[in-house]
Amino acid sequence: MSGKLASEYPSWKKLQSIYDNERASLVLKDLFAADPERFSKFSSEYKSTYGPETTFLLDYSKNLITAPILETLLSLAKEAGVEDVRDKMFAGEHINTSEDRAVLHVALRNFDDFKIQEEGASEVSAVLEHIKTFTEAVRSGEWKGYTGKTINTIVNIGIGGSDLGPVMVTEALKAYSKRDLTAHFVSNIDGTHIAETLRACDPETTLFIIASKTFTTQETITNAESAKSWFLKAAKEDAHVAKHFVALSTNTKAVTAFGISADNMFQFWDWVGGRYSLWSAIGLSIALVIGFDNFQQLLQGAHGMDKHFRETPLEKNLPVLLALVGIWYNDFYGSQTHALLPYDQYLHKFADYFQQGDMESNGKFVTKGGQRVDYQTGPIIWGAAGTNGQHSFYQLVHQGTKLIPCDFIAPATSLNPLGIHHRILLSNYFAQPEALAFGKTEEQVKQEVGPNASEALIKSKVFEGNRPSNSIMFPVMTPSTLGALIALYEHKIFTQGVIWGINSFDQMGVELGKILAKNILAQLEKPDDVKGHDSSTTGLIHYYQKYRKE
Ligand SMILES: O=P(O)(O)OC[C@H]1O[C@@H](O)[C@@H](O)[C@@H](O)[C@@H]1O
Repeated sequence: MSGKLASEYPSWKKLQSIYDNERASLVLKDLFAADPERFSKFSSEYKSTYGPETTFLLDYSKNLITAPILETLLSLAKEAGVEDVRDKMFAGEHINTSEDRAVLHVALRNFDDFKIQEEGASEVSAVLEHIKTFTEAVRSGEWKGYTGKTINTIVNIGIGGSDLGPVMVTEALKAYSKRDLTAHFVSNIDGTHIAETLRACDPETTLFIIASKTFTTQETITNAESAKSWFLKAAKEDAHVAKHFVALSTNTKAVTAFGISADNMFQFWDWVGGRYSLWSAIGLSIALVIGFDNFQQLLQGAHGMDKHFRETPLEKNLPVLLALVGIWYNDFYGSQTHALLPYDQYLHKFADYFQQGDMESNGKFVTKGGQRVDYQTGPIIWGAAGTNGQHSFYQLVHQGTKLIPCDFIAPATSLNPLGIHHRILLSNYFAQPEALAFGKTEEQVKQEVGPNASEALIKSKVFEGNRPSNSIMFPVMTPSTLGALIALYEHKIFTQGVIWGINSFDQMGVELGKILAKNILAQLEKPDDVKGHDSSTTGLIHYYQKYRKE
């Protein structure tokens, strides 16, 4: 890390001048016409060198880039010291400077490839062993509830990083799941979330997994207390809690104070960030749903991508390439958002997951050195699965006034072969990036609508095109493929954070609201208690006090 603002790097300035001077000539239609080799130049097949065979194709040819632009972007990565900070991360240096912590989620999926000195790193395999033994006991039926029945329902109670990863992965790998084990995920403090979930549960056969790195998160602890009261209403004796509640946390003291014994606690460490924690004990619900072997393959897939990220020169390094084209749009084209569009129903939570993964990591306006940036940092991440988005928001993506870079992601083979469904799905997956890139000219529209069509109608049917996208295709969804894809995006986020000079591993921005809510909670009883707010906040609280019934 150089301690500089990204805008001070020579390559940044060069990119700005390329953008200013050459933007008009960056037309995908012309770039493809001028170079029949464009696809082979700007695409790459990833092949894992570790674990189960894992591969995917990244096609980044439909981006508004040329070889010189990419070279300049690569120089930017070099000037920003991406390789150096990457190596520091793998070496366990405290690159999370504001919290003085190492960033070592890569150590959770490190199969003896590199050595880490950080406290706890040597315990990773012991915790994995604990996860293995426990998941096998539950899945085989050997672990019984307080009345001797087998567990058939699990409820993961957690929020943010202690929820989104398990939710996304258990959905993505549903085809590998134990179908007679139902998994629920409760996150929201809204009592409706836990109440509706408990309606579907039987206390005799339900296992609650309380997932919280800090074990102080208000939502999780309140939901966990409600789950415990519900359980004890039926089970009566505190001793039965041990068969139905386990904790995933770094905070042994708080876990035992809650009433869960240390034996039923799965440990992780402060060097695992919440939004990077699905690889840790936080993945217990994943292992329960898909089985330990599949969980291990998920980790191996991610480790393969870690190796790629560590060992591949920048110009062939896929997370780096994704990061750089992202910066090109975010910082020079002024794109505000980035869409993740998986053509795979199993990946329907992928964008939700990376909303936290990306936005909590890179949604920051101050550099590590404390300077206010004078450029844009993290994009707004959003998206939806399959053709659903096409019938919803694609209108704006195709013809709106905003440039929205998109990632299209799809498996070549469906895990649910059903007639011609998958071919139709994939025809859309291929068609959308093509339509975005090449559009439809006024001439083409005129030919279609005939000579009598109004000027307005013709204009409304024009697609300007030149809208960029990446396409990622993998043979079939497997645990290791998913692991590699998640790690691909994690390292993309890392690379962008390094270039922008920000700390991608703290989350100070979530604190203020928490503190204010605590203060307000103490004032909600009576109108007279409401003090120290602006007139809007006071007015809203008074309105609530007038109408509340509880
Ligand atoms: O896992 P716990 O500690 O409950 O935190 C859950 C979530 O809390 C939020 O405020 C953020 O800090 C997230 O990064 C975190 O994932």
